[in-house]
Amino acid sequence: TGSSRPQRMLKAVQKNATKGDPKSVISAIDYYCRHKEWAMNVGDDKGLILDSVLTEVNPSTALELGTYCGYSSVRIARLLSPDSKLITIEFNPAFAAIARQIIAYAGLQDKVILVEGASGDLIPKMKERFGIKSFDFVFLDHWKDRYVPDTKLLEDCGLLKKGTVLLADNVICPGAPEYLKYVRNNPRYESRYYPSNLEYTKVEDGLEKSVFLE
Ligand SMILES: Cn1ncc2cc([C@H](O)c3cccc(CNC(=O)c4cc(-c5ccc(F)cc5)cc(O)c4O)c3)ccc21
Ligand SMILES: [Mg+2]
Repeated sequence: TGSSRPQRMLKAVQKNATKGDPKSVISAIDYYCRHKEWAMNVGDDKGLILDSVLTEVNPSTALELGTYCGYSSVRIARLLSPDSKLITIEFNPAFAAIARQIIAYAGLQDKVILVEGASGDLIPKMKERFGIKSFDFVFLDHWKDRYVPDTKLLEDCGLLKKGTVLLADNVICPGAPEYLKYVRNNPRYESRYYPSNLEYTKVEDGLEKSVFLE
């Protein structure tokens, strides 16, 4: 049987990037997905917004919901201070297998903990399994109809603290209308929309940044 899109993305990284160089891994994926085969990475345009929010927050513990092939895991982990960690949750074993290899190729395996499973099952286990008190930063990029339930779950599990930053991908395309309603009409969040475009296209999309105030 033929290869999968994630497998072809990994091949492009192994062919065009330099081992241990996260920047070259990011460029290799962006080049491949822009010129050869589209894939649902946050991409270079929205990636610059992700980078700037991360630099501002400088998280000690970051959470990512939806690893896919690890593109945003690499973008996030490359900017973390020493001793800081990214926990990324992926339920699809095929995606997780590729992501592990791409994260390792970038040399970031010591900063990233990839956990296989569904966010709804794993979020309640974060404290006991990883000794997490709370997250400083959360990147939401999994199923768009899970953004609201998982944000509520993070609240209920006491995993958000005053100042925690949530950054949500795709709030315009494919869209996360319930999530926008939830964070924008909620006194416990200070929200701001960062306009951009859907990865590798001219279609409108953007990121919503929401700061937990409680
Ligand atoms: C519960 N749980 N826990 C962990 C976890 C992890 C996953 C997977 O990582 C996974 C699998 C499939 C889809 C997604 C969500 N992403 C998208 O659907 C998306 C679409 C598009 C787009 C835009 C325009 C198009 F025309 C087509 C696709 C652009 C984007 O940037 C996206 O992120 C995430 C799923 C549920 C999970
Ligand atoms: Mg996305």
